[in-house]
Amino acid sequence: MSKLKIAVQKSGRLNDESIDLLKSCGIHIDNGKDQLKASASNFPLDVLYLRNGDIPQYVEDGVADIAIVGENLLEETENDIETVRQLGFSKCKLSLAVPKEVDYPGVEFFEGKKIATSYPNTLKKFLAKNKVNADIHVIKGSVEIAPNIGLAEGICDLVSSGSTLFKNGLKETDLILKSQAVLVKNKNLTVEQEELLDTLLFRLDAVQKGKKSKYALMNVPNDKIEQVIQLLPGMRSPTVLPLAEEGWSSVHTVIGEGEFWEIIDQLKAAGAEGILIVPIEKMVL
Ligand SMILES: Nc1ncnc2c1ncn2[C@@H]1O[C@H](COP(=O)(O)OP(=O)(O)OP(=O)(O)O)[C@@H](O)[C@H]1O
Ligand SMILES: O=P(O)(O)OC[C@H]1O[C@H](OP(=O)(O)OP(=O)(O)O)[C@H](O)[C@@H]1O
Ligand SMILES: [Mg+2]
Repeated sequence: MSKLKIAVQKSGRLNDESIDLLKSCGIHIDNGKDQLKASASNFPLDVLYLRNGDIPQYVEDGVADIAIVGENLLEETENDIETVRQLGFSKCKLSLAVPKEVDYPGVEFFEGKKIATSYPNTLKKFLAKNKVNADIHVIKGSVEIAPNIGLAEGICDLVSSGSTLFKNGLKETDLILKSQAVLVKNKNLTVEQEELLDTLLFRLDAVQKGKKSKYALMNVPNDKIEQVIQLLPGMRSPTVLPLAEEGWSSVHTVIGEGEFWEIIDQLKAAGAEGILIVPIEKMVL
């Protein structure tokens, strides 16, 4: 029988959420800590735990069929693989930064200067596009320390909260790219593997849609139901159920995560009470 092999980061930023995502798709993985390969017990899927930086090449070579990596890594390695879904976690930016006391004139600041980074290829492309010649110094980690120890005048590294920059007395100057975790695939999957991937994507989409929506319930006097329904977006039309108390109904609907805050005041003004907003685990339209 055909199987899919998925590569996920062995340990690090992407590991937990990658495994959680598979679990939320109903896939049970025996996640023994020292195992580098595990099989799902209820889906034809093998999980390979690998170093993040090695994953794109493994997918191109077909050692893994699919994988979860950051977009930033794909831009860096330029492997010939295909992105199938953005996954919405591990959001970060790849940015240039300089010591905070520098009076920064623009990217031309870096002309003839030294920049420390773990992303030389992406940086090289960015500098070429901006017609800046700089000396790229590759270091594997703790990049933000470079200006403080006299290794470089600036850095190019990932930023999310900005706290690493702040702690090292640096300020962000130029955004090179935005990144999030993505699901990628080898370009030559068999028909059977494509079918397995479709099954996985169907589950993934249900989980993702569920995350973007909330289930809303509220009590409404019967004579206000029409007014409340007008305010509610819904998958089709809201469900209205009688309450035990005469003259009242319970109105149920699905709303977008952000939409709720926009209509809450209007719902209350229209007569809705006891409003509950609950998470949706999966959603199939
Ligand atoms: N501060 C951050 N905030 C959000 N996402 C991040 C952050 N740092 C890294 N990432 C994302 O997580 C990915 C993995 O980063 P991590 O530092 O865990 O591994 P690594 O050092 O690149 O790889 P290895 O597995 O070889 O140790 C990055 O490629 C990026 O997409
Ligand atoms: O803006 P922040 O929220 O501070 O995050 C940015 C930091 O996170 C990453 O490092 P990580 O913690 O993954 O360490 P690493 O160098 O060991 O990969 C990145 O390389 C930055 O140093
Ligand atoms: Mg890191």
